[in-house]
Amino acid sequence: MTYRLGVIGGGRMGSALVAGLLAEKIYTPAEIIISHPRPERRQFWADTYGVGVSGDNPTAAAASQVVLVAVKPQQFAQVGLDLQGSNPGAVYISVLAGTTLATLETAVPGRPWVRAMPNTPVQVRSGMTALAWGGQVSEPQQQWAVQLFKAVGQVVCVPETYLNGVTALAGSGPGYVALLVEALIDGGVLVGLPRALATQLALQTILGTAQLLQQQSLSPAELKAQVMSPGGTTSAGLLCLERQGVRGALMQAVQSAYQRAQTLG
Ligand SMILES: NC(=O)C1=CN([C@@H]2O[C@H](COP(=O)(O)OP(=O)(O)OC[C@H]3O[C@@H](n4cnc5c(N)ncnc54)[C@H](OP(=O)(O)O)[C@@H]3O)[C@@H](O)[C@H]2O)C=CC1
Ligand SMILES: O=C(O)[C@@H]1CCC=N1
Repeated sequence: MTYRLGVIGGGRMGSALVAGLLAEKIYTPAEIIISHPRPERRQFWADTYGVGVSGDNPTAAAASQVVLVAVKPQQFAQVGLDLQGSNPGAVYISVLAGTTLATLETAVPGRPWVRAMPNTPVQVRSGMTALAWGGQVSEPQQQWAVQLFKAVGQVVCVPETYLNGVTALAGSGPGYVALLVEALIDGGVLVGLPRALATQLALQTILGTAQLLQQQSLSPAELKAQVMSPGGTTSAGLLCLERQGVRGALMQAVQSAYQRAQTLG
């Protein structure tokens, strides 16, 4: 059987993408094969998504038109060896943080490599993915890759030099936002709200604010000014955030993540 999509490494990012692509019916379970070294993880994939599974990377790659590599950067040396000589007709997509196209093309030469940086909201089709092209990727393959990731969120095509910055902001971003949500919920509980109510308020406030900024093309400064009544509650809260250095902390978080991505490469 020929599988259309082969996923090498069925961890968190591999799961998020497969879940999103299945939900959007881009693939059926029968058109996907996941390669994973651990039998219990293969069983999870078969039970949860009904996809094909393999414990052998070359077998999965040989059966696929698209090979999506979703192992950790530190695990790629072995996977690169596994993929050498496999399926020259396939398109290869890496989601590895930091790992450059030059590294990918050296490890598995003569293949069209796409370097992608998605984030986990692809699972609910609200992802943000940036794509950069290796030297052997044709124009139709580029268009196809854009369509694939567009099915699970927004897509931008960028020069490869931007990808570590994209990783630091959007790839890691769900982690930062989750921390903000958690802190807002705890703040609500601190002032006496039930946790379930605080959770609903925090989530919808973050979602609604992002939608407002996006749909009305407001700058963050404009939105902030609209919320800040003179002598009111928002200015009191914002003064606290500025005194605690939250703005600088977030900027440094992106910078630290960027520097880490550089070292992974
Ligand atoms: N998580 C995220 O939000 C994002 C992650 N990424 C990138 O995606 C990649 C995967 O990250 P993530 O899913 O979080 O990590 P995970 O550790 O959850 O997933 C990697 C998976 O690959 C498996 N694996 C290890 N060695 C091999 C091998 N030789 N062959 C096949 N599979 C193997 C691991 O198995 P085992 O569990 O046994 O180690 C694990 O299940 C990384 O390169 C990361 O930079 C990119 C964007 C966002
Ligand atoms: O933390 C990481 O390294 C990966 C890359 C982006 C999000 N998770």
